[in-house]
Amino acid sequence: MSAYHPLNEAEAIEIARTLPGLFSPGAELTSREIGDGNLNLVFHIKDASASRSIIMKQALPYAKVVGESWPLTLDRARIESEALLLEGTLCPGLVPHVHLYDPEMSLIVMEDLSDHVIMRKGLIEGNRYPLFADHISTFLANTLFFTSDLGMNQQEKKEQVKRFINPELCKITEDLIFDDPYRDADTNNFAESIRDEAEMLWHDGELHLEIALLRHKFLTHAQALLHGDLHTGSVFIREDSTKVIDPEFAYYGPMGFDIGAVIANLLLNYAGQEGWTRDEAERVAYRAYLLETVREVWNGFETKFRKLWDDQIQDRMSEASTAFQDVYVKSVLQDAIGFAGAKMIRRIVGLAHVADIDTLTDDATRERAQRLALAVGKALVKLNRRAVTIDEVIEIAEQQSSFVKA
Ligand SMILES: Nc1ncnc2c1ncn2[C@@H]1O[C@H](COP(=O)(O)OP(=O)(O)O)[C@@H](O)[C@H]1O
Ligand SMILES: CSC[C@H]1O[C@H](OP(=O)(O)O)[C@H](O)[C@@H]1O
Repeated sequence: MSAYHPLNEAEAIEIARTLPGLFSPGAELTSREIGDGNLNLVFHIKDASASRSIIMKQALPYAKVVGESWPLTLDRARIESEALLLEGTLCPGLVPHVHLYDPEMSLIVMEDLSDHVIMRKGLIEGNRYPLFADHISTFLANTLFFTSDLGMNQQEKKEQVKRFINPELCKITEDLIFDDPYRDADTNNFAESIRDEAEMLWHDGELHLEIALLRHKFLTHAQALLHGDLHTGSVFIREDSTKVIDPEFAYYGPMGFDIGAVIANLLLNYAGQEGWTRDEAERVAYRAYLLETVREVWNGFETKFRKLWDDQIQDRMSEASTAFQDVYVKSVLQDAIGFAGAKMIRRIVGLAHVADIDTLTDDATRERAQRLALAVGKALVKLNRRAVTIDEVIEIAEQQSSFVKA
């Protein structure tokens, strides 16, 4: 019989004591469950006297946000630990160190990053992170290039695709991002004040075509190993350091999905800024910072990805045609823009929202932020296959925010 069961705080301490090389015997350990995500338990285990601490993340056999009625594979803990290890070799310093993965308890023991803050929180507080665009574009370029047919042996890639088949977590994305927001689904979650917007989503044929194409790409395009859920709640940050966490949605999919996730979450924060900034001047400046970050993320990715292609390509035909690189990069940009739009829309009308908008306390401000996020999201989805530069994303955000005025 399996020993698996969800841990309590005391049991987490007992397990921590058995881990080699982490705490001294007899150390006085404290344990606190700090999970604020939708799916898992996260224990913070600390030996205050020795200034030592670890994180123990345990998968539950169901989605925590809904409860036991939504069963969910424990295999996601394996996928998350294997993805973290691989990302750690491709991007040293940009993910937490994994001390141990225990398959029996579906448990990952990892580096404690409590000296960083979750980026979503940092952005809500109005902080700026000068190195973020450089760090995240390195993460994107390295993970996406070196796990694709461009950057690795193509037979080994197929073996890697097998290891990262992740059907249950992919289904969450397929439903919550690429289906439910476009019909009157039970999982949808939106305020009555924006029902008109939700109903427009259900009847917009142009949007449905683009979402169907993006969904099809998500289902079929095994281009690279994705993080799979790269929102600002999956990034721990300081001014001088960036760490990507929580790759349990990792699977082989279209590169633009991860890049789009970063862009979408910067733009969701942009949409909430009327509520977070004190006055117009501060809002204009912070929004400009967010848009400049969007631009730098894409430009950094493109430059680094092209350099990896030029220097380290593994595929003879991709090397033989210089025009192929341009076509490839353009299609990644277009995908990123489409996926960014879809990810913005789902965070307003779908099951899982973002604090950048949901925690705005004034009803009218929150509603304007929701309408702005939807307007930008829809425009990005409708633009995606025609897009040529990242500047078009910036223009859409600026234009839509000038329409939705306080
Ligand atoms: N390595 C870590 N160091 C410190 N805190 C962490 C770490 N990993 C997760 N956490 C905390 O736990 C929360 C939930 O973690 P996350 O991996 O996002 O869980 P979920 O998969 O349930 O979304 C994070 O928002 C953060 O507060
Ligand atoms: C039922 S899972 C909903 C949602 O939660 C995941 O995010 P996280 O756990 O990192 O907050 C993911 O985005 C899923 O789509």
